[in-house]
Amino acid sequence: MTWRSVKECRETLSNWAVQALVEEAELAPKPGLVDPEDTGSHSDLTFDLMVSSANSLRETFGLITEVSYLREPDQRLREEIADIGREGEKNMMQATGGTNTHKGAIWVLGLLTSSAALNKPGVGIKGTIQTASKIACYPDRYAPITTTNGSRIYENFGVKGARGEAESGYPHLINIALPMLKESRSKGLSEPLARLETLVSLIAHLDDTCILHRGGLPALEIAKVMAHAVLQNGGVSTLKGWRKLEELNETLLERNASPGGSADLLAATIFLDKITKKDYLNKKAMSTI
Ligand SMILES: CC(C)(COP(=O)(O)OP(=O)(O)OC[C@H]1O[C@@H](n2cnc3c(N)ncnc32)[C@H](O[C@H]2O[C@H](COP(=O)(O)OP(=O)(O)OP(=O)(O)O)[C@@H](O)[C@H]2O)[C@@H]1O)[C@@H](O)C(=O)NCCC(=O)NCCS
Ligand SMILES: Nc1ncnc2[nH]cnc12
Repeated sequence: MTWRSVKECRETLSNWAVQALVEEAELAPKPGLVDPEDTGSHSDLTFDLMVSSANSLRETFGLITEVSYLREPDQRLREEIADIGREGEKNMMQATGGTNTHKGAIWVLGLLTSSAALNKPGVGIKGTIQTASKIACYPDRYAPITTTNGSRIYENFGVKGARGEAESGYPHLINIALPMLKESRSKGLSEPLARLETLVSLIAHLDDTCILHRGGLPALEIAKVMAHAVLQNGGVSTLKGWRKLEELNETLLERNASPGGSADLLAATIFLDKITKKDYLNKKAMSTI
């Protein structure tokens, strides 16, 4: 199977990337994060701003898809998408009036849309992740030398965050989020509950530099312990698990901490789920070769 045209590939993948971000924002109640019910630990964000930010990135994902279309992953491609990604960060900042909503999401979904465009449809989730990781491993030779929240965290705690996650092959997507989404669905959870359980399992395991940057090591440790408690008490579909989820939310709010990296990986999970749906693989717009 292949795409009928670069236009079809671009429109399909960029729509799914934006949709994944909107669906992540829509999911409620997310602990510490922005959703339609509240703004979590963020005083400078709203749900509408998250949606505007997501929509401002359609062009970024579209351009990444276009330059990646049926190419090989190599150093030149890495540099081309880095340029587009940085431009995307500027567009996002313009759309939000200067608040960082989706930097981590641009990174992960940029790599995944690039990978999905250079592979043929049907390569599957693992193949898509492997290529995304391969692209991330090429050096970003023209990156401006600046201090970021991530670089400070690396200096202080040795935690590699979003970059490390990509370079090591997205272990939290492969080993935590995707299996949890599958398991929760097979237990009969509704789609929103299955996604919420997936988010909680990410918070329980990920070294989220957004939490670290805002609340330090104690916040990261307590967030992980409390997210584990949600799962150990039956998960979000049980009364006891739900109570633990509320406690996790209260603790994150008290510490002004936000699991933004986990939210980005949830959006990546939703995107990967879309690219393996049967209706996409069998879509009549796709020609079989
Ligand atoms: C390689 C880059 C990711 C840049 O790396 P760097 O280390 O400089 O990263 P950060 O600036 O810290 O941003 C990384 C964002 O990734 C999310 N994240 C955190 N932990 C993880 C994790 N373990 N795994 C995966 N993803 C993770 C997180 O994003 C979310 O939180 C953001 C808000 O957080 P923060 O910036 O800390 O801001 P605030 O809390 O609001 O604090 P203040 O700044 O206001 O004080 C939000 O954006 C969420 O998305 C991290 O923030 C990569 O970005 C890069 O190199 N880009 C260049 C272009 C490129 O190469 N592109 C190629 C593909 S497009
Ligand atoms: N829903 C959300 N709230 C706050 N930060 C985020 N980063 C990515 N998604 C987010």
